[in-house]
Amino acid sequence: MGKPPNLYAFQGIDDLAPSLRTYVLEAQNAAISRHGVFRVAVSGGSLPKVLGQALLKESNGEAKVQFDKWEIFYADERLVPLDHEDSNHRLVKAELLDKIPAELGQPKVFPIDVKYLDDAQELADQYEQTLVSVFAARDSVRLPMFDLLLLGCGPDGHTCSLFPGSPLLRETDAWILKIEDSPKPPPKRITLSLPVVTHGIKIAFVATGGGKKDIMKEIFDKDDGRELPCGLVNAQAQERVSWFVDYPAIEGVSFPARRGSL
Ligand SMILES: O=C(O)[C@H](O)[C@@H](O)[C@H](O)[C@H](O)COP(=O)(O)O
Repeated sequence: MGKPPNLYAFQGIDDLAPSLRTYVLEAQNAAISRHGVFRVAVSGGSLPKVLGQALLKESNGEAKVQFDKWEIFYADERLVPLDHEDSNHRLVKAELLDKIPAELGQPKVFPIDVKYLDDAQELADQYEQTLVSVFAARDSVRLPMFDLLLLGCGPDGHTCSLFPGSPLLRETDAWILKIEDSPKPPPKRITLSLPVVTHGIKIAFVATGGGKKDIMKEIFDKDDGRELPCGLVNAQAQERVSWFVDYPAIEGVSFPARRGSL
């Protein structure tokens, strides 16, 4: 039995962001010293904005964000053009990429190939090929290992585009999966599979606001919550998972949270 996930709680985003920064920088520095790059998967939702707040501030003497060593992938993406309002890439670009000061360098970003917007399976296969080309050949690596995954948690307990009760949660082989009937619009998406998510070196969730408290109770305090996508990530990746939440999101949660800065 490993250790349980880490639950870090803060008064609000302004307190959460500096600790998220510290955490991301530790993951970055470890990855760069291990293999010279920092491979990150990011989700949409409110996460890109929080990330922007965490990473774009001036560094005063502490470790630097070395964006030129970052490779950014999408934990999930909607089958829409890259400038569409539903595009996670558009969101990450607007909240983070377009705002990176030149002296921090530019990350290498891997958006979906919009040539395949009409064919979700083909798009999923193509994105998997992109991962294969970066993470080494499919037959030599069973699963790609991200240095860090930065994820959100939906009010139903979904993460990436892995929704509660979905048969996709049983996938053991594919790295990237298609969804054509997502319960949350837009219906067509691609997503990392659960084994890829839980294979990550570090996995962080950011969940804020009182709208998350019921699902947080399910995930952390109830047996049934272990079957929810976020609960499965907790159960399978254990202490490699860290949650960054605000107090309203964990109101009434019994699972012990560490309050204040990291
Ligand atoms: O594609 C989606 O359905 C959303 O991007 C989703 O996965 C999001 O990450 C969560 O619903 C958390 O959303 P918030 O971070 O906005 O709470």
